Amino acid sequence: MELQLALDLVNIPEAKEVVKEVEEHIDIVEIGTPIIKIEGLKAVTELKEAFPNLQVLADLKTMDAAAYEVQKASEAKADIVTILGVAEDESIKGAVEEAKKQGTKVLVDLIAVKDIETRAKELDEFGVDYICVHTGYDMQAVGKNSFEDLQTIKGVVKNAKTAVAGGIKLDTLPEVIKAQPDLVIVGGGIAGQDDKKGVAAKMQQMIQEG
Ligand SMILES: O=C([C@H](O)CO)[C@H](O)[C@H](O)COP(=O)(O)O
Repeated sequence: MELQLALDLVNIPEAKEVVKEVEEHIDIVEIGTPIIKIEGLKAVTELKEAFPNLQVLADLKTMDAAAYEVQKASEAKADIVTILGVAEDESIKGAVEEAKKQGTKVLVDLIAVKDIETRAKELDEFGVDYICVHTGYDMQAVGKNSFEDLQTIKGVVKNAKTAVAGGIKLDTLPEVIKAQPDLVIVGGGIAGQDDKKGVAAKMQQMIQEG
């Protein structure tokens, strides 16, 4: 099980400061969708150059022109690129094919997918690398989480790694770990805390103890 830190509500210098603090306790750093929209793919390049030992995920949440966006994010030094599960099958297949060419990986975000079980099965057959259940900020605000959806995809996904994101904090991490995803994605649960290093270290320890 790996730990990914999601950085959303910061600029590039602030992102570097946060990662510097927690670097040794995380496996992947996510350059969140808002950062990429505001700062561009140079945020991915700068973070990879500053932290070459970490994998960097570009959270593009691609919906169309998938092969092109995967190509550009890979050229910007992303190790993993995200695409939306609600995108057309052709877009998902294009992303997978391009990622293979580039030597990068594709994570499919199931945000807003209604039939999680059916879509996860299909995506798994398309050869994506990760399938992620995700409760975004706007649904977290009305009290939703993805813990049940994680159990659902764990039951049907045979090849891809499974991932979970959306409002995970220290107190909810044990419930997530119980479902044994391959990747746990935490944003505000680390980046929004006063003692970021302490929380990341504790989360890493809990994940390693599995
Ligand atoms: O993908 C995300 C969200 O849609 C905003 O871009 C977040 O990175 C993801 O939800 C993880 O962050 P937290 O919910 O704060 O843990």
